[in-house]
Amino acid sequence: MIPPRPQTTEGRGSVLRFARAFRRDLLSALPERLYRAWMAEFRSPLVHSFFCNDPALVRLILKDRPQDFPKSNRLRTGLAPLLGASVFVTNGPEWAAQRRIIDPAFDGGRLHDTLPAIFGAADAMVARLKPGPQDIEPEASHAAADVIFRAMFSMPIEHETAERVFAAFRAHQDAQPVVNWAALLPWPRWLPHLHSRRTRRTAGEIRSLIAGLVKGRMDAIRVGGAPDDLATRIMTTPDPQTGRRFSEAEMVDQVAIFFLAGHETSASALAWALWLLAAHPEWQKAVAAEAASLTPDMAGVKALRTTRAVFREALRLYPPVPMMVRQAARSETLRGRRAPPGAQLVLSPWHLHRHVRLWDRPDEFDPARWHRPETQNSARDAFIPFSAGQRVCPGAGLAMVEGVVMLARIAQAFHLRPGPRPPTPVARLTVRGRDGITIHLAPRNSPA
Ligand code: HEM
Repeated sequence: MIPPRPQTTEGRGSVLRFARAFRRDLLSALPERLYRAWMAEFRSPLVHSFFCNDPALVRLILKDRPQDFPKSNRLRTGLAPLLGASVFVTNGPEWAAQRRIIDPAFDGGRLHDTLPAIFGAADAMVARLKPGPQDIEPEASHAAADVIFRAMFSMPIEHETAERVFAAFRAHQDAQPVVNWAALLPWPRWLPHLHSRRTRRTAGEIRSLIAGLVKGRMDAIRVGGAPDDLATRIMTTPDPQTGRRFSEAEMVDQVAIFFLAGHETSASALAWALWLLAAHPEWQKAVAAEAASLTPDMAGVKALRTTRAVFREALRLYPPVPMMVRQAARSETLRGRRAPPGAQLVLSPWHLHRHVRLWDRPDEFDPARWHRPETQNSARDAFIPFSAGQRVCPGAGLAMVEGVVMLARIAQAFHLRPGPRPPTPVARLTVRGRDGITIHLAPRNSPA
């Protein structure tokens, strides 16, 4: 069974038709040829962009010369009401200083400190899940937000403040269709500058709730009673070059992006991975069997080889962040074509991960590929669910552990069956099911 992918067209069509389709859904609007092209140029009066699938181009932009391909200021302006000057939108020395403070908190060596948060949230999700058919996306979102609150502020999602922040984020996403990938590409150019009053209000609510959390934590740090979690680590770490720490206001920007980047993405990955398990009973059985021996420590998580391969395969087929955009700071020659300063360079995990010249049977769900030596080249050249290079996702390690533990715990507790119709992937803020992602749950200790 081939997991669902969007219907695309080969035709060129009119610019207007493309623009309309693009605003509806990016994945189906883009032409089929992007799954086999190394590069594609799109030109209109509004946008000049290059789709970069050639691994050499991806390497150039993300790893070799990232300073020449910054994020655009338009992105920063578009996300400013919610994210201020967070690490997600800044560039250059401002960005580098932020990462020098943030990265140590997420260091591999500190990952085991977040295990209680991850296991706690996984067990809470299993306890919350009800048997029967359901859209699993809201549950996955709830669980991912729970992980972030526990890891950042040592509080479960049931805590009153956490619940309020989570509810405010949901309201913001309803009010802010602008925060989707289609709008972050400059199409049309003016769109991200238009913030509705509702968008500004919901963003303001989130930020004032976060400001309360940050202030409370700052006070606790001052009197020496703060728990050792991500918030405390980030707030007490000085920039090793300048000795500067984040101010309370700067910390609000960072916490906002951790919640947004950390919960939307993990929720998308978990929901698709659960659907894939539901649709592939043989893999589900293997994951459930492996889960029986899971111990709540790093060695236990590392031992789940099959579950990790399943989660990786889900990230390959349904990368939560389908596309990333950079801007040429100066004139560049890309595969022999001139890209003027300001050209938009699109790096698409979605297309790279399903590229017919880079993967064997790219549309098939085959977790076993991750244990075959011939996958090594594809994995190195064409697997970037967390991006790559200096701007690689700082939460990648945490997200991998979270995905594996959640899958294991859920597959151990429930039999999963797919809903009546396969979900249709669409690019919202992350890759979601157009009408949700329906699966059927039955407790394993009773007949399925
Ligand atoms: C499956 C889960 C996740 C996926 C697929 C994912 C993916 C990504 C990707 C592709 C980027 C690069 C975006 C770009 O350059 O335009 C990114 C950046 C980022 N992610 Fe994640 N992420 C995940 C989970 C997390 C978590 C759990 C956190 C934090 C707790 C997090 C925090 C961030 C931050 C702060 C950035 C901005 C980094 C920078 O620009 O320097 N992410 N993520």
